[in-house]
Amino acid sequence: MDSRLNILYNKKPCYDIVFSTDFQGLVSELKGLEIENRRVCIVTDSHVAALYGDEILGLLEGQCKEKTLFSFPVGEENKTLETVKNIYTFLIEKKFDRKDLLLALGGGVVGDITGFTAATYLRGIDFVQVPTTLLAQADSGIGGKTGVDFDGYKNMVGAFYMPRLVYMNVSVLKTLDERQFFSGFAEIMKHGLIKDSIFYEWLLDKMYEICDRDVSTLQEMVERSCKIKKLVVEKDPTEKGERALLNFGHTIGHAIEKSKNFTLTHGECVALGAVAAAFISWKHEWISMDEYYEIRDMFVPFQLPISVENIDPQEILSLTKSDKKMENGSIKFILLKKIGKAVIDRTVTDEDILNALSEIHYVEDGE
Ligand SMILES: NC(=O)c1ccc[n+]([C@@H]2O[C@H](COP(=O)([O-])OP(=O)(O)OC[C@H]3O[C@@H](n4cnc5c(N)ncnc54)[C@H](O)[C@@H]3O)[C@@H](O)[C@H]2O)c1
Ligand SMILES: O=C(O)C(=O)C[C@@H](O)[C@H](O)[C@H](O)COP(=O)(O)O
Ligand SMILES: [Zn+2]
Repeated sequence: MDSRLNILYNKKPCYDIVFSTDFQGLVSELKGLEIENRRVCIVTDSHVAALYGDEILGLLEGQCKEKTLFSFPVGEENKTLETVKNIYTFLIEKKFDRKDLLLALGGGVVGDITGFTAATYLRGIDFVQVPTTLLAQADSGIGGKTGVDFDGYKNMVGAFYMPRLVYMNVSVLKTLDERQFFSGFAEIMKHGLIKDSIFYEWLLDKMYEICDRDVSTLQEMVERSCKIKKLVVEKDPTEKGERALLNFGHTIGHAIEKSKNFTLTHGECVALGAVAAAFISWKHEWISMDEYYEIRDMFVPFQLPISVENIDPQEILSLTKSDKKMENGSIKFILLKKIGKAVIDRTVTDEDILNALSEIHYVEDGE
């Protein structure tokens, strides 16, 4: 059954998130945005375009002023200003004006790029998120963080810019390959770990249904994950404080993502970063050794890595200092006070980070 959540911005209703198991309701939701008077450009990647592009174009037939689709080559390496520039050029050719609308159809890469394009084209046009990966449905599709990577540094250029609607069809998760499916699970685990121990326990409990991609379990999981993120982003939409908790696992995660040249997925790097952050939390004597190992081992059945080969710890350490969480020369590190409660900590030392990196660094015998 379809359900919805509304996200507040500055305490006022801002946009709805619709949870569904098909695309049937999408057009009537878009009608609420008066698409009959607007051009709509679907922005997507080459892979999602082939899977769902025609279906969404078909649904828009006769419903809007003009429909069009822009697709860019799949992959994090294309989350760049160059891709944004290509979209601007396309929109100018198609004479898109301020009243027109972008529709992001795809994973987090598509959503982040489309949102940033929408925030900046003509100083801001409306956009809608139609997230199609588990990661994008459970995390990136909501909250209005948009942006691109710059010189391999993650999300260095961006804007907080809210979508007008988020429409999630959980059935599309069936076509994700195993690697991309489980990648999204890292952010879901993150939400349980930082804010909701009951959700964390539920995830442990539902392991088999989740791995089987049972649609109603997936819908419940995505909804619960969004509810956790909703509470955080409503309180602090532009990350002045508490929103930084959503960065649990990301300081080291982003550094690994860059150093591995995007050969690991974002979710895989977040899992590695989360293990490292949980390790430091144990060393701070905030969580117990048993809890640390339980957290670490929980990633395994979801096919997420808990160790990584061939990293240069000094390089990772230095990259952690180029991420966006530096403030007055110290890193705002997100640690666990306990399972279900994260805090911002400014006392993490280089030695703590290097020790955590040796915990997750898999070194072949004889290396
Ligand atoms: N804005 C935020 O709040 C936020 C939050 C988390 C992550 N992110 C960003 O999101 C990105 C990662 O997103 P992602 O993991 O979705 O990666 P992605 O967008 O690259 O998608 C992963 C792969 O799945 C394919 N795909 C998408 N939907 C599919 C479907 N239904 N069936 C089959 N294949 C499908 C894509 O074509 C791609 O090959 C990173 O850039 C990360 O920094 C942003
Ligand atoms: O929505 C947020 O806030 C998050 O931090 C969600 C993260 O999963 C996401 O990867 C985010 O882009 C990381 O934050 P950043 O500011 O370092 O880009
Ligand atoms: Zn993330």
